[in-house]
Amino acid sequence: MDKTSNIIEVQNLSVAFDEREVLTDVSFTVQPEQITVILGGSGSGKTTILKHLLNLYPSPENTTFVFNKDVAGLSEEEQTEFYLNMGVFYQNGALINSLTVIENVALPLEQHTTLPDNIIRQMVLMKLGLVNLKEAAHLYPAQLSGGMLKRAALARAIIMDPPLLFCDEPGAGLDPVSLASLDQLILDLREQLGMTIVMVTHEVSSILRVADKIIFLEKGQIIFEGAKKEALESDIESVQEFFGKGTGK
Ligand SMILES: Nc1ncnc2c1ncn2[C@@H]1O[C@H](COP(=O)(O)OP(=O)(O)OP(=O)(O)O)[C@@H](O)[C@H]1O
Repeated sequence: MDKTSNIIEVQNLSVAFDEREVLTDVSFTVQPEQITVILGGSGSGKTTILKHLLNLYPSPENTTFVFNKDVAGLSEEEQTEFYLNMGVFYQNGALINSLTVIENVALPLEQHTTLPDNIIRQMVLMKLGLVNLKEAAHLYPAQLSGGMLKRAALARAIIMDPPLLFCDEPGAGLDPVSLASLDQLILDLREQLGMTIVMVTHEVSSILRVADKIIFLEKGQIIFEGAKKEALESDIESVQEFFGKGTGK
């Protein structure tokens, strides 16, 4: 596929910590408006990849391209723009406990824009509407259920309308019903806002519901990259084993 049509392109990324290689020759692409799931066992390198994509770890030149730009060569100005174009939805939500939901979700707008308070309020209420959380706008994080906390964190991650959203174990700790409704919400966001989503998750049921594309890591190497359907039909043993558990095979 033409490079310009990829939102993310990683080319031969190898990473070592203290001379121990944790990623070996990793290459993959992420296409616009697709939900790409990165999966693999504990320690396989998923978080390390995410951190390189977020430019939190330095990538070697010509290995990590996001929005067609080499993240290794971003100027300070480009770096600011880079972060404004992406949302990150972390596993634990990381809301500030002393602020209400509406105040938490408003934070990025207050920090990065000069919009007046009443406009910020309207924008926040709109996003809370999208994640079905309007009724909880004035509650504090401690007053929310696990599923509500996730939805509030998701609203905050998308408040700036980023074209690219990273989700790191979004469903961790949720019961199956809340997990299914979070997945539906992620699918709705992609549909309504045209977002490109990269998700790290272990939840087979989630992957089956949301993934367009799957990247399967084992010991720092990609052993499978392809559409969900191809993953389900794969003859690679680890891939079969992973999906066998979740699909009752
Ligand atoms: N900052 C670091 N310094 C040294 N080693 C690290 C660092 N970050 C990760 N590692 C090592 O790199 C390997 C990959 O870790 P990583 O966190 O990317 O795995 P993961 O697939 O996200 O695992 P999990 O599912 O358990 O979160 C592990 O062996 C880990 O110990």
